Amino acid sequence: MKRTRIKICGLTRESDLVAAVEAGADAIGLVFYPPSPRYVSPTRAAELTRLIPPFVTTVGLFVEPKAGFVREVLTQVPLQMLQFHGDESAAACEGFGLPWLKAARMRPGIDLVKFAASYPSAAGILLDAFVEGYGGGGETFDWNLIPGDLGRPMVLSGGLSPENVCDAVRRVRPWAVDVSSGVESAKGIKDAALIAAFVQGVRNADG
Ligand SMILES: O=C(O)c1ccccc1NCC(=O)[C@H](O)[C@H](O)COP(=O)(O)O
Repeated sequence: MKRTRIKICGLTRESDLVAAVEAGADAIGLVFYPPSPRYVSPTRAAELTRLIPPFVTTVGLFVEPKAGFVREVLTQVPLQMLQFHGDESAAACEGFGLPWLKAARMRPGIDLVKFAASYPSAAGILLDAFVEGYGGGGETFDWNLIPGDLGRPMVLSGGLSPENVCDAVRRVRPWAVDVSSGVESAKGIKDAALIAAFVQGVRNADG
């Protein structure tokens, strides 16, 4: 039985972090994109990461950052993985000494195999709906756009929720799922019951 990995993204509060860890999240996402309502400063992120236990991966999300900003964050926050959510080149994502995910913003016409091939050093490809403001929009995309094999671990995101995640995992069989809006009561404010229900939905699909 495969255990689909779970990332909860866009945490801003200690209580939400504890809820995600207790529910069984494998990874926590912190948003370092200042226009986002889920943005956390490096100082705040450093406080939050003190609550993350061993074997839960801390992922830092960036959108077309200046390299100096990523380095500044890394001096303060013990990130274990980076996630690039804009139109960064592969070269811009490399060189920080950490594995990284590249987000593909899914819309009709995208050639995902070609997209993945242009990021050969990405540890995985994260599929998200194409939305204004880059991500975290709670929008699903057409899962039929996903080809059979990307040759890389694939992370499914975009509008996942406790209601649809079981069906999504059964249909797409991703390596991992990533959620933000679907476990929130307001942007950046997570709901412990929704997080627990989301994790249970994934486990139901895993069988
Ligand atoms: O969360 C944000 O505000 C955000 C801003 C800019 C780029 C990406 C952002 N979030 C990405 C995610 O939280 C997830 O990786 C993914 O997009 C799922 O979001 P959702 O559809 O809200 O579950």
